[in-house]
Amino acid sequence: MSGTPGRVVCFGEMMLRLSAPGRELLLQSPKLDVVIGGAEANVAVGLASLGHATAMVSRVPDNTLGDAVRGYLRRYGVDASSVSTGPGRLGLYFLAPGAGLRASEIVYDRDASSFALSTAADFDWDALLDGASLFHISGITPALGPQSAEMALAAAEAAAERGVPISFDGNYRAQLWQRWPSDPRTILTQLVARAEILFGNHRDISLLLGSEFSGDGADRRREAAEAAFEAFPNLRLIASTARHVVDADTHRIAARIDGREGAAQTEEVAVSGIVDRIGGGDAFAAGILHGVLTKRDLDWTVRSGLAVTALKHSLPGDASLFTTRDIESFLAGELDVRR
Ligand SMILES: O=C(O)C(=O)C[C@H](O)[C@H](O)COP(=O)(O)O
Repeated sequence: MSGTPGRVVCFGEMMLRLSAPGRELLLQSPKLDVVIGGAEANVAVGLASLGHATAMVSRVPDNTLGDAVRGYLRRYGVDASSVSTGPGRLGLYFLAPGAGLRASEIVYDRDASSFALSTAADFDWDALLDGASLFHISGITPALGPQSAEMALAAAEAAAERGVPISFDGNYRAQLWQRWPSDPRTILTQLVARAEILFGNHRDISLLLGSEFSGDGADRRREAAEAAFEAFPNLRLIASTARHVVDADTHRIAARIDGREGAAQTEEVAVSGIVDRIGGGDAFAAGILHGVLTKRDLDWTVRSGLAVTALKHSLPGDASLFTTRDIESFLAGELDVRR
């Protein structure tokens, strides 16, 4: 990491997740379970649980819902003092969790949220990025609309100008990009160009570069990573998972990280009895960033990413709450009662 050790600053929208209870479809019965979520906040909570100083930068309405979001961050050890308030509402997303061979369904209801209505000028980047060791953003913010795309670019520019390394999670959300006459490739390319760490697989890289990668499995990922390293000179690390969905309760997941000088790949693990799959990607990012921030090698780092994402699938809610002890016991293969 080129920056000085300090806090990780995450920037993005926070929302309420409203889920159908159990394995029901949305509104099959007139009940919804509520948790607080948002991709970048999930990374902040995941990293705070792993002992890192983290701060969230966002905007919420000045009402009870906004207060609840800030309270949630504080409860899990994330500095919420840079979650400001502004006009608009809190975004929502509805989830019908998958079951058996039925996929999960997500419906967004986040137009005109306080975050989507904000611009880069609403944030004091000098103060927010002061002492930051890493700035984490994702492809969700630019997908919200042209104003948010501009804000994401300005935020990345602000970090780059101040020498704060950027971690970028592609988080491609087709539903969001399709809502406006967007050009995801041009926008995402500009963001990735400023990043040191990219969370994305060969499909994300194909979208960025407009080229297909023909190989299979690990070969295809290495080929894609090499193409990305060539196209984006600032990139230092690319991490991704390969997920084989057996059914809603069982996924097989392997993790990979590519550096400029080497790569590390895990075996596939069977993640069965899945309790909540949402936030698995953000948990992976937290596990990888934990390895990066503690200066571990690629092999340890990729296993940390796999451990945190695998464990997240056992936990209800958007964010990983696991500690370094949990990573260690997962990696030691301790699956039975810890006494
Ligand atoms: O889609 C969005 O805009 C959200 O932020 C909702 C979720 O919190 C994250 O998407 C979780 O993402 P995964 O870790 O990939 O499961």
